[in-house]
Order: sequence, then C-alpha cells, then structure tokens
Amino acid sequence: MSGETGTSLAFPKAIIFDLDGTLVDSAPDIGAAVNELLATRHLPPLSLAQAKSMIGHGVKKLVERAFSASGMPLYGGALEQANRDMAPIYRRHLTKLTTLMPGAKEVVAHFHVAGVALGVATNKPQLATREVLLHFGFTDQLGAIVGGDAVSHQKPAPDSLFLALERLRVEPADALMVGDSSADVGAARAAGMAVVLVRGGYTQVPVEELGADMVCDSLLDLPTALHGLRSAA
Ligand SMILES: O=C(O)COP(=O)(O)O
Ligand SMILES: [Mg+2]
Repeated sequence: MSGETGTSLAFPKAIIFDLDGTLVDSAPDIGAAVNELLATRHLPPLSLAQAKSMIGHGVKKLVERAFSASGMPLYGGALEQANRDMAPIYRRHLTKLTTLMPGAKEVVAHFHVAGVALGVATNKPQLATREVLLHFGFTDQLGAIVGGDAVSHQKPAPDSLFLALERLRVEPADALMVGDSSADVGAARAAGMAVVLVRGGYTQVPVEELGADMVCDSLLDLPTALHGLRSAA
C-alpha cells in the first residue's frame, strides 16, 4: 500500500465497490465480446491490453473506442447500431473468462462480517452486473447494486454512488468508494466521498496520479489500512 491519506479518509460505515477491474478481472470477456462485434464488420481483433484501456466508461464508450482504434470510427446512427448489436454479444461474454481480482471474495466477506454496509456502483449495465455478481456469489453481501444504465449519468457523475448510498442509508461523508480508474475518483469526489484506488485494474493513467485518498497494491491491503484508521481515530 502507498499514497497519501487525505483528511476525509476514515473507517467507513459503507463501502461502494467498482466492479470491472476492482472486484473482477473481466477484460478477457469484454475483449472477446468487442472482438466478436468487430468481426461482424470484418475488422481484426484487438489485443487484451487494448481492450483493458477501453473499459471503465460503459459499453457505448467501449464500442466507440474499439471502432476508432480499428481505424473505422463510428458516429451517430452507425454508432447507435453498433451499440445495439453489442448488447446480445456482451451478454454472452459475462462469466466465461472473467475471474475474481485477488482478495475480492475475502475482502467483501470481511467487511460484511465487520458490519460495514456494502454496495457496487459500476458503469456495466445493470442486468450484466447482477449476473456477474450472482455468478461469483456476492449478492447476499451487497445492500445495493447499481449499474450504469440504472441512472441518468454514469460515473464519473455521482448518480450511481448517490443511489447506492440512498439504498444503504449512509451519508456520502461516512462512505468510501473503492475503484480502479479516473471515473471512480471523479464520481467519489462529485459525491463528496473518500476514495481508495487499487492497482492492477483498468486505467490508462497511473493510479497514483488520479488524486485518490489512498492507493493499495491489492484489495487484500484494504482491511488493515481501514482498521488502522479506526484505531488511530
Ligand atoms: O466500463 C464498464 O462497462 C464498467 O466499468 P466499471 O465496472 O469499472 O465501472
Ligand atoms: Mg473499474
């Protein structure tokens, strides 16, 4: 673990986790889906690294970025159509190649047992999010699950965090966002929440440069780091 502890960081009443790149390593599935879509337009596949760099701002942004990187940028109706074509493909690639991020199960279970209210706020669509969380056995421990299409404005807007916290009945000032990208920091700041970033997810900018209150090497560092704040208080 490294990074600076901001003044707003304290042991939280609620933790809102990001999904892709934070709880699960879904890039292999998302990459497979995007490559299947590109193949329908006779375009060659993207690498896993390319796919990783396009995740975090929702499926529509992923589709837009994928076609641009393939030398066939789409706009307007053509982009809308590609986005519609992506939906059934994406739904078939949710849990085939996706794995848990290190410590995800243990850390969620730890904070659940510790009495911290837990939620997920992701830019992944709601139905897909539920399916992934169900597959990995998270749903019983989560009091709020908010997908990107469950709100008007996805992260970095604060809407999904506000909705999750409303369901958990916890104020933003008492809650912590845990994520992997600039969208998570932006959303947390806009919501008035503290934010911890975990290395190893999907971000083009190094996590230490994104202005989080703390950066962890792994989710597994989180319990010690947060309980340390409690004993220091
Ligand atoms: O971009 C997506 O579809 C999902 O990304 P997130 O879970 O990191 O918010
Ligand atoms: Mg993410």
